[in-house]
Amino acid sequence: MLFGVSIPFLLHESRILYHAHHRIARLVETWKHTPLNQSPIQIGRSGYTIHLFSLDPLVIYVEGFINEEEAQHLISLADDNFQQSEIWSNNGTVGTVSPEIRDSQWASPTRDEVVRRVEKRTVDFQGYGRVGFLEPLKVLKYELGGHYNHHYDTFPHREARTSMEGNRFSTFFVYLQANCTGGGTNFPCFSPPKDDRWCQFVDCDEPYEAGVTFRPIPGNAIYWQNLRPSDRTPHPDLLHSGLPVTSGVKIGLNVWTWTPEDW
Ligand SMILES: O=C(O)CCC(=O)C(=O)O
Ligand SMILES: [Fe+2]
Repeated sequence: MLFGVSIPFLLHESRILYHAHHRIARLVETWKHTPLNQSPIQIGRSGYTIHLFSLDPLVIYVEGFINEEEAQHLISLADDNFQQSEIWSNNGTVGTVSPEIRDSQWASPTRDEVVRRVEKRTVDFQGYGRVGFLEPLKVLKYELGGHYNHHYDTFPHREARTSMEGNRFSTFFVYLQANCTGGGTNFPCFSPPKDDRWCQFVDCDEPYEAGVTFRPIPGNAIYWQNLRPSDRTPHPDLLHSGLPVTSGVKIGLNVWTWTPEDW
């Protein structure tokens, strides 16, 4: 049933991205030259715990990836700057998106000490310098009814290779605040985990056909590797959505790591 709604949007988004690739390529050029280590950073102890969810695709659940103080700080940096989330429009501009597809607000926080500490943590998590560059962090806010329909975080493989020379290699989706009901992150292609201990992080009451929905738990993160190591194409099972918030507010953080140029 989920596929019935997700596939048309997926195709729609791919077409939008296809037409806008020159614009994206220009933006990517600016991110590539943003140094990740401008000055020594005091690395706070994050004390996170990892739980391997799946090997293929690689999905790791990270408990306590961001502490409460960091989460509040990121929210306060974003607070005055939230604007309607956008996607790339047909004519190559960054445009507003139909609220049927995506209804959320976002902001890129200023790169202060805390932001750079979080950036560094995401880079270290993935094997120190093995990453290309990070897209500017995005704080994402959903209010009542807010959602983001099923999509992939990656750009179509051909465009990523030819005009952008890279792609969104991996995603960290971090929950910063979840004073809400609803708002889980759903992966319709995943099989529910067999061990009941996962029920603290995923919604075990969900019907089997719905795949897996991670509950929004502040401080915790889902990490996934978008590209298959075998052929570097987007992994088809990584379709996902931000489910509607049925009350309250959910705030998350996206950290997208791009492929190294020689990958
Ligand atoms: O809100 C969520 O749970 C997921 C958000 C997401 O997938 C995105 O921003 O790309
Ligand atoms: Fe996403």
